[in-house]
Amino acid sequence: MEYENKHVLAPMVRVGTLPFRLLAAEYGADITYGEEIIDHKMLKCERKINESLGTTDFVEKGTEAVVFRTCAEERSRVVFQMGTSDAVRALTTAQMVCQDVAAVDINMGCPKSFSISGGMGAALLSKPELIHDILTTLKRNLHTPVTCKIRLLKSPQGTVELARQIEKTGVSALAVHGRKVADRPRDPAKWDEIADVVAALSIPVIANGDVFEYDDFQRIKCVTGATSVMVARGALWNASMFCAKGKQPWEDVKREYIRKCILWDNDLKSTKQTLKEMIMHYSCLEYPEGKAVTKSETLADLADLYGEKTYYQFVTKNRL
Ligand SMILES: Cc1cc2nc3c(=O)[nH]c(=O)nc-3n(C[C@H](O)[C@H](O)[C@H](O)COP(=O)(O)O)c2cc1C
Repeated sequence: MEYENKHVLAPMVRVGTLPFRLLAAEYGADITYGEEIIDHKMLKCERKINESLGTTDFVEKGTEAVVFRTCAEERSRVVFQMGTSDAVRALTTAQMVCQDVAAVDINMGCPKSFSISGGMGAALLSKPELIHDILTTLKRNLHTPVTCKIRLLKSPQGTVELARQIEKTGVSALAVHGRKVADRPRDPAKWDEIADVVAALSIPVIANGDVFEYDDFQRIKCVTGATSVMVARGALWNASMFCAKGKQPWEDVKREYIRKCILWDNDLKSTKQTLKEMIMHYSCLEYPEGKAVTKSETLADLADLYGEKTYYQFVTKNRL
């Protein structure tokens, strides 16, 4: 996997499942991250080939819950992101999935209390020895590229120092979200502090934060010097922002997303959450569409709501 000059779909919990990743790729994303999956959860899963969908599924043993679903079409660009606080668990998890993905990434930026209290996400930022242990263990034992995604530390020098330590572990690239742990999503991303990291490293840096339009790809590259750019909310609201020729109407993007959810039998909660995020951005959940999405209980309900009943019947009837 090459990390130079790439447009990257960021990891997004509940959003970055197979249909959304394929949608972003169709519009031009070169690398697509899956949602963060916690190592403990993955370790309860078994790998199954789903003949009827043509996918590889990681399913929680004793249940039908699909924790991670992927397919051959995205094998060369999908990144499996995990939450972990332990090198052995991280390696065991990565070994389960590495033959099915293009790279493995460790989330070192999540500020949520669930992650921090488990020693994962941004909790790792203050534990450079543990970071070193996890990344070198993965590097020594995997042929798959290994990367990580960090936030900014309190001081620019602190971020640069940590980034240098991470580079020494042999990771293939480093994604830097230009916000500090205490920052909120509405606070502007600090592109200048990403630039400090880029200047200090030789490996590819993936700059992340506040890229909403196609033109922003070039802007953030100019300001930071980063070779690649990662987008979360801009893509969530309209995945066609990856298109060089301009965004498509979000109603069309939404319809394409629903069709992919039907085709790949996406998890209902993930589908509803992603649609709700789109609706909240462009409209309001209290309007009829938002209320109907909230009330829907099956993918068939959503297919009805969006005029895709015939497509739903065709797809489900033709499954093996
Ligand atoms: C809905 C949502 C879910 C997210 N889930 C993850 C995640 O699973 N792993 C991660 O490293 N970051 C996660 N993030 C953070 C984004 O990857 C990204 O770093 C952040 O939103 C800044 O990029 P943006 O300004 O383009 O939105 C999430 C962000 C959003 C909006």
